[in-house]
Amino acid sequence: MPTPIQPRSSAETPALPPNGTRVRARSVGQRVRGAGRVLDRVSLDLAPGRLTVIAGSSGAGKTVLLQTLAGLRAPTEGSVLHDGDQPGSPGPEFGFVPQEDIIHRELPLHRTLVYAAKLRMPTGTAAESVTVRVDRVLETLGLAARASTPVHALSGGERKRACVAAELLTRPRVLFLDEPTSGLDPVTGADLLRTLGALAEEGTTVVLTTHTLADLLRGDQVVFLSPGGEVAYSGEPGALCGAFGVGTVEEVYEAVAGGARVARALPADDAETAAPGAGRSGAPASPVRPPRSPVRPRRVGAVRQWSLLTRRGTALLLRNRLSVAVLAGSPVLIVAMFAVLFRAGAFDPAAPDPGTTAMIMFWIAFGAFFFGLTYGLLQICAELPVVRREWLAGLRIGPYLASKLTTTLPLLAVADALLLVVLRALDRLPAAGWTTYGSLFVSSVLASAAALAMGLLASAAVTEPAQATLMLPLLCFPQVLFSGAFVPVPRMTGAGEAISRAMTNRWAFEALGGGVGLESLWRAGASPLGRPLLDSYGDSFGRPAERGWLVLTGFALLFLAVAWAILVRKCREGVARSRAGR
Ligand SMILES: Nc1ncnc2c1ncn2[C@@H]1O[C@H](COP(=O)(O)OP(=O)(O)OP(=O)(O)O)[C@@H](O)[C@H]1O
Repeated sequence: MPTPIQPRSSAETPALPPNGTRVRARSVGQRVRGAGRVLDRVSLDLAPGRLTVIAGSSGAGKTVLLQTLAGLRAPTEGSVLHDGDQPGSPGPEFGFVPQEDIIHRELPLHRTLVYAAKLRMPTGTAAESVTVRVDRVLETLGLAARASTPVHALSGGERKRACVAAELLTRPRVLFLDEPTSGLDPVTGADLLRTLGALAEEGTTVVLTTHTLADLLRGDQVVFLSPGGEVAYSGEPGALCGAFGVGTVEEVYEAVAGGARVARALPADDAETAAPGAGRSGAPASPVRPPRSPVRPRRVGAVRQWSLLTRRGTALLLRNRLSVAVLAGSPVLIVAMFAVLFRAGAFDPAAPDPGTTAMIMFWIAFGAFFFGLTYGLLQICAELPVVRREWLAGLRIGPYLASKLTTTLPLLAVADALLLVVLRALDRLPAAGWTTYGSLFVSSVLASAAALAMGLLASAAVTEPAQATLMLPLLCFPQVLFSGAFVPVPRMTGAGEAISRAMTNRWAFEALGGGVGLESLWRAGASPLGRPLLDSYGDSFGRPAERGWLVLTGFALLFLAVAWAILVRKCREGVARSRAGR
């Protein structure tokens, strides 16, 4: 027999809420493509200083309602107002905790929140104030003792509270949370609800969705949705069971599933009378509408965002042992394979081995490509929920993508340089001057940069890391087949030649071969194989390396531009698109 849970006593509810945002929904309908009508004539008042719990069976529309109330989805019918206005772009006064984690897992909690605070708090906030704010928020959420613990080592409940902490850094006036207690044990869940209740008591408007029965009775107001997205009940938690004439919350779910409704519709045109504090739970109206600051705090500028993100990206990368192992291990492995595969002295003009020289150039190009692609592929998809949330808080996608380049490209350059130096030391590359090696280095780095940009684009396009991993062979195969190394470009079919133009590896291979002087080595060298190879490869290596550099730079910029467009679209999904009512 389920134990009836005691509702939060009304004595715990503050009489006059000070600062929260007043949220008002009137006759809200919501249609979702593929699901039809999800919300039906929802009218609600969410008053400052109150904790509202949205419940209902699975698929009833709780998340859609939360997003609609938050202003992240425009209603297809009716209206949602925040303090009497249409919800604008979410600023520091707005907090939203989705079901996914919205903070990185690698760094210690305190450091993670310091980066989050620096990205969200207004420009000019002193470092000391940031630390004080983070300390205070950790204290509020009972996480002070876990400040130096890496986020991945926190328990599920602590991590959920850490996500709430990130939202509290800017002292939001309204906080929306999607199933914050899911997966938490009853005690941890109750703790979190108590913390959120305390936040509400300080004046914040707090709204959450839940599947946890006990949560329903721990708020100030319960909104119970029917399976069709109507409000089946909206009012005081203590009156919930009585209103349906049942003894337990479980029975309320059964009654609602059976069609019971006890909601009283709010009038659609009561803008002045119903909104301020006149929630279903009978809280007194706030006599003074909380003032809205006419001057919005200045958001963090693009350059500072880029610099912060670069620092955070580097710290995250260095903390991830697997990434560091792959970063350091790949060049070593590739050099070892070169040393085993190719004999020394292939570039010796007195006795060159033309076929091997072409293959060495190809595998350098492919190595640079592979480093770049693999580093890029997992960069974005693994942190998309964090990016989306930070975008809502003011993050710009341009600086974000630029930070990916500045975090990763120097490492790729070091890997490329090491590859060239070691191959030269092992006599797999010719004894040439700085100009030749400068050219080889630039070609390798640009090949890595273009591949990195391609990896970032693929990472932005997929929805999860597993898909990104599947993309790897798809992206690599054509780069090998159409590079012009195994089937020289003049020997390709027309279609093959056209495809090869879209392969960054072709241009890197040609720039490397041109830079190292393959054509003259084959023409003047003492190998009878040189001439036939020249006939096969045509003028592949006859053009200046700079031409290949330009093409590679163009590809890198193109891939970044497409990645930017995809990311902006993904971030706007559910915001701009639904605001336009499409
Ligand atoms: N992007 C979407 N595309 C298609 N259908 C959607 C989308 N978002 C929501 N829906 C549909 O809208 C309905 C309500 O979804 P919502 O996530 O709000 O339910 P919920 O009450 O939060 O469910 P749960 O408790 O299981 O999380 C469901 O039928 C869902 O399949």
